[in-house]
Amino acid sequence: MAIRRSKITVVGAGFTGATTAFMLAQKELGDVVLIDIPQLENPTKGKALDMLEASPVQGFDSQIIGSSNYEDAKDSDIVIITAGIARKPGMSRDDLVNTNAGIVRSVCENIKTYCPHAYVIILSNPVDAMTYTAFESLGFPKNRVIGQSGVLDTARYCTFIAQELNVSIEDVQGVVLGGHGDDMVPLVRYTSVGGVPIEKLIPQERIDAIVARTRVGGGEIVNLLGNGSAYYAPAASIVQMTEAILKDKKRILPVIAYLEGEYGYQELFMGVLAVLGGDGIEKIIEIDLTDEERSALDKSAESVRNVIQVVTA
Ligand SMILES: NC(=O)C1=CN([C@@H]2O[C@H](COP(=O)(O)OP(=O)(O)OC[C@H]3O[C@@H](n4cnc5c(N)ncnc54)[C@H](O)[C@@H]3O)[C@@H](O)[C@H]2O)C=CC1
Ligand SMILES: O=C([O-])CC(=O)C(=O)O
Repeated sequence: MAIRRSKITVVGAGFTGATTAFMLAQKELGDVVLIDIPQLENPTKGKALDMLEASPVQGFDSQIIGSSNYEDAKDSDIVIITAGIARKPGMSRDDLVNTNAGIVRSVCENIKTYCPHAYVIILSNPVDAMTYTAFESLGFPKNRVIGQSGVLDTARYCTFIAQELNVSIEDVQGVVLGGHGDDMVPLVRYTSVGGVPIEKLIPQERIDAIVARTRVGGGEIVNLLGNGSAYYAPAASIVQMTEAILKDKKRILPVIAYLEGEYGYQELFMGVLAVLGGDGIEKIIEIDLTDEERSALDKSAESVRNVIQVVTA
C-alpha cells in the first residue's frame, strides 16, 4: 500500500481554526480540511484557497480545502475542534459553557460517523469541560480525546520568565498544571532557566507577579483585542500537540487528560503532564507536589468539576 500523507481536519474556521490550519500546512504535517457551518461555506473555502495560494511562495506541498461537508473530513487521522463562541471582555470562559457544549456535541456526532479512528484535540472553551463533553459524545478511548490548555499556559509563563531575565526562550523550562482558568497552577518549583531553578534567579515577589499574570494570560489578550480571544499562541500549541502525535515524538507536555485515580482525581478531565505520541496520551506522569501545590491543584480541580457538572446535569 502506498504511504499517504496524514489528514488533519480542523473544525471551526474562525481565528484559532484558520491560524491552526495555516501553521499545520506550513509545517507540512499533513493535508488539511477546514470545516465550518454551511452558512459560512464560501468564506471557509476562500480562507483555505488563500492559504493554498501561499504554498508556491512558502514551498509547502500540503493541500488545504475548506468545506461544510464532513464527507471531506472522512478518515482524518487527527480532528481538531475549535468550533464555538469566544469570550469578550468582562466574560469568563465558563460563560461559554452552554452554547459551546451544544456545538461540541453536534461536531462530535459527525466525527464519530466520519472519523471513527481519529485522535481528537479540543480547543473550544471552557476547554476542560468541553473535552469531557467530547469524550462522552464520541465514546472514543481516553487516549484519543485530548484537550489543549497546558501547552499554551506554559508558553505564556515561559514568555514572561524569558522577558524578566532577558534570556533566550529556548533555555526556559516550566510547567502549568490544572484547569484552564484563573486558578491554574504554574509550578515554580519545577521551573528552571538553563538548568537553574528560577527561585535562584528571580526575586520571590517578581515570581509571584509572573504566576499571577500567567493565570489571567488569556484575559489579558481578550482585554487588548476587545472583540475575541487569542489565536496565534493557541494555534501554535495545537500544532505542537498534533506534531507530537503524528511524528510519534513522545513529547512530555501538559495536556487535558481523563483522570481515573491519577493525583487522586476520578472521572475528571484536567491538565496534567503526559507522554504524547503516536497513540495519543500514552501515559500520564504524576509528579510529587508539596501540600501548598497540592491544595492549589485541588482548588483548580474543584472549579473544573463545577463546570463539568453544568454539562452533565
Ligand atoms: N483552550 C484554549 O487554550 C483556547 C480556547 N479558545 C476557544 O476556542 C474557541 C474558538 O475561538 P476562535 O477561533 O477565536 O473563535 P471564532 O469565533 O473566531 O471561530 C469560531 C468558529 O467556529 C464556527 N462554528 C460555530 N459552530 C460551529 C459548528 N457547529 N460547526 C463548525 N463550526 C462552527 C464559527 O462559525 C466560527 O467560524 C472559543 O471557544 C475560544 O474560547 C481560544 C483560544 C485558546
Ligand atoms: O482567554 C480565552 O478566552 C481564550 C483562551 O482560552 C486563552 O487565550 O487562554
